[in-house]
Amino acid sequence: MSTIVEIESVSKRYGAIDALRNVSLRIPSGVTGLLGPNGSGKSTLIKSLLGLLRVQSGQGRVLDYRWPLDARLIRDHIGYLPEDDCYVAGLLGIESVTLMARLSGLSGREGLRRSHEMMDYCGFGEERYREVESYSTGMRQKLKFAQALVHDPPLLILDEPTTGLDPDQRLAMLHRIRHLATEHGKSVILSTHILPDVQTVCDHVVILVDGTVRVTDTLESLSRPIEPTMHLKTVGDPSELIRLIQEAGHVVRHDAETNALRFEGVDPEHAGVLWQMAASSNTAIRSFEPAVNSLEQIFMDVAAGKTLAPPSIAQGDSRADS
Ligand SMILES: Nc1ncnc2c1ncn2[C@@H]1O[C@H](COP(=O)(O)OP(=O)(O)OP(=O)(O)O)[C@@H](O)[C@H]1O
Repeated sequence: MSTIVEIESVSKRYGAIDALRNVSLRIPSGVTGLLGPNGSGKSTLIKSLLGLLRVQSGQGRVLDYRWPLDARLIRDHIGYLPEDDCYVAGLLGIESVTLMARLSGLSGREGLRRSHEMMDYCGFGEERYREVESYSTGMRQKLKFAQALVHDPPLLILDEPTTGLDPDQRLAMLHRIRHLATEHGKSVILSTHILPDVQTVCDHVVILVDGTVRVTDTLESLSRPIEPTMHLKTVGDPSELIRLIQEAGHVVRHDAETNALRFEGVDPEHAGVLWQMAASSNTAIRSFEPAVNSLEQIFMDVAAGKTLAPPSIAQGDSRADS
């Protein structure tokens, strides 16, 4: 797996505010979710990578270029979807995308062809011939996406691309992001507050807190419990089963609200012991599956300065021990 961003010791101050504090970071190819609470430095990091902000210290590489020295070349190879609206008033949708194509160096003919192609890809029909001021929030998001893609860059940096989209449009946008990564080999840095979006499309996660990188890992490895742990639901009262499990020396935690059990230190291959206990205690099992850490819990723990927590039983887990 190749590296698309590798930066070292990056600091950015706005007056007295330290927005990035000695950040060192490696981002591999694929889709990476950039997360962090408000004010944690995500936009500052993105604008710094694009060379739109001058950092006080730090160096590295973005794609195959020296950063920040080759900022202009780097920008040529990135499609950027900013968080804020980004259009020239008075232009039609198609003119707006074509303008970005021309600014990216495409010829008039090729720029127009690519613009139509990208507007088709983003689901625009005849609305492409309307003035952009008349566009809904969803159409403006799609317009920004088409503008970011028009010069066929290998790396997309998307700042809150699903904000303001209805559920159908949001799914379509996430599908496009995943499709571009898997079918067209694009890498994507997706900055968002919508954690389910990250869970849907990302391979990797970076969490910034207070200008420092607190987590950088694959989503798969973050979601995996540290110890083998199974998540179990029963039909009816599980107390007899809990007693047997505890008698056998296993740790089991019961969430009374969801009637779910967390059966620790046991992986799916050793499920036989559980089925025997369920039979002995006359308990019917509704579901039995590996527990996973929820990204939401990880995010909240990291933002609160905690070390990563053990896996939760379920959303709304009361963590009441039996
Ligand atoms: N132009 C600026 N002048 C002064 N301070 C700024 C400026 N831009 C950002 N900051 C400060 O830098 C810190 C990081 O801001 P940044 O916008 O990078 O965070 P963010 O993670 O993108 O936040 P959000 O999730 O709210 O968009 C914050 O304390 C913010 O107030």
